[in-house]
Amino acid sequence: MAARLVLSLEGLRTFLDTDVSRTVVIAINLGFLFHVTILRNVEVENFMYQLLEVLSLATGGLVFAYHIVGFSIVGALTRVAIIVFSFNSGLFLSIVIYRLFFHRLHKFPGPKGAKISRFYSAIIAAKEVKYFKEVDRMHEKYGDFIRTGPRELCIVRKSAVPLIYGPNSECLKSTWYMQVDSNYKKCSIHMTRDFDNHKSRRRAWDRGFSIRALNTYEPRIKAKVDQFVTQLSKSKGPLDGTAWSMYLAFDVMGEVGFSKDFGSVASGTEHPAIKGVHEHMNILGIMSHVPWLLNLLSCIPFATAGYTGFFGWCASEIKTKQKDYDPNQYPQDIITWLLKSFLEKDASASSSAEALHEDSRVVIIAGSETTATTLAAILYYLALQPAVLAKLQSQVDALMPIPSSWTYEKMKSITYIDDIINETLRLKPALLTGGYRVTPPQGIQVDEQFIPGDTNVFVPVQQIHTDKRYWKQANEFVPERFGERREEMGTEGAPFVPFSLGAYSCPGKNLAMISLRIAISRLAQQLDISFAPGETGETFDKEAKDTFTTTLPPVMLRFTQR
Ligand code: HEM
Repeated sequence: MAARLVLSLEGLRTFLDTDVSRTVVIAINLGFLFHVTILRNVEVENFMYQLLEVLSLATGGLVFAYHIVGFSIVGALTRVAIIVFSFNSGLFLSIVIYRLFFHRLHKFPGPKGAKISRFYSAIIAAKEVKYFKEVDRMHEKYGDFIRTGPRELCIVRKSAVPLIYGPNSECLKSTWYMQVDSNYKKCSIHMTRDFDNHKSRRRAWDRGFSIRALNTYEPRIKAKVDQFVTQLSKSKGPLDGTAWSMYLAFDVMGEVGFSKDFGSVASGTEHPAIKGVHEHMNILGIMSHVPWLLNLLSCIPFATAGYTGFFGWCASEIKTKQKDYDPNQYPQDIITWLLKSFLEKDASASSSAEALHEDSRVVIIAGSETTATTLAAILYYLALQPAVLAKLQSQVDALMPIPSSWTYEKMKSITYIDDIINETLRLKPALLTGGYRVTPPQGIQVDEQFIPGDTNVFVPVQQIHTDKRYWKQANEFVPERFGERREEMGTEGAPFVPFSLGAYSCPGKNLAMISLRIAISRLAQQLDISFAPGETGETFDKEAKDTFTTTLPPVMLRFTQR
């Protein structure tokens, strides 16, 4: 009856030309209904663009309908604005009531704002871009199970680590990974949420990090490190350890990832393509808390202008590599391994050309930022604790008394090098909070606490690495806890996940370890490292930013020839 009435112009006029207060009540109820029946039951990230299209069409349609039944344009716009406002008020009210009182996580403690909206995390992350510190504060106030988002829990328990990240975990990647594209066929390996797609693509990556492949990278890394050490030893004054670690890590990834020389170490400057990416790390650190919004923003051309240079560089490199690809030659870099799968249409190939391009960017970003911050932190600790540097130097000297006696095999037998790397990764992990997962439908049991299914969960890496319940002298730099003092300090059972675990763990771990081992052994062999006059290291220690991968402030160091 109502439909027939609406279908005639007269009927439409009667339907629309009702009293404003009645229209408001109907719109509020529709908002409620929309949330309860549709929005509450779907992952909005999957339908965002369709939802926006429907809402824009409905709004435009309403303006048109009001106009044809006799409202002026201004009158129609005003009426529709009232309807949109009322609809959204109903919608938001329903969301707030549901999330606070009826949601499956409503009993978990946490800030009220976080229970209502993901924008809360973005706002507190924006304060200083130190979300990991905010998590610290929440942990102190609310305990080990904190509701950090409407459907997100932060869990500061050692027993949660294998359950969420372990090889047998049933947890998958959460909605956090939908910030680039909801279609997994267009995503990088890092952002794909499809378990099977991820599993098959990982094979192509793992081939690029096989022992044989790593052996082809090692001499090129050594050559880059030697250039790095020469540059540091030639410097007349203090150098910024953070910037120089970045130059080395980028050059190494250029070489190993693309067989390209970025020339950062030679010039002592950042490659222009990567500069834009660095300038936008803070925005990423904040906006990644609202993945659907980041996804939307990435569609606005000027919003991604900072990345244009970097995207362009990767795209042109892929094009060149594709042209020069020789199926009979053993691949010399990671991109050629990925390209090989792609061109040979192997099951492990990136799912589309877009995905291949995304993967090429991941090589640089995931491979260099992380290694660079770890190397910078190692330099900081060696300057801060001269006894550690002296011990390292004496072990290196005993085995390789002159620089030309250095070999990777000999160096590898100095386990103290790995102890230093591990202890640095414990205190200053390259990912401070990250690793967002979603629980399986049946939920998981973490100690006394049941975590319902379809809950986004994470264990904050920095917190769990410095938790006094699991680590002795938790905040002190003691590399020996990974070596001769392992038993005494209880390292074996303590949660240590700098490279994550299981299916989604870091495929580049061995490459990173090789680069770091070569860098610190060659540095220790040839140079002394100390803080520059006036540098205490305090800013470096306290002002790290949580931009998914860590962003470290400068640390001024003096490198002198031994
Ligand atoms: C010290 C150095 C490094 C650290 C601490 C590190 C740490 C991590 C962590 C914690 C993850 C998991 C991220 C998540 O759960 O979202 C990850 C993933 C990843 N890392 Fe690394 N990484 C390092 C170096 C490298 C290098 C050298 C590469 C080489 C390209 C690399 C490539 C990747 C890729 C491709 C992923 C995504 C893996 C997947 O989703 O299957 N990383 N890394």
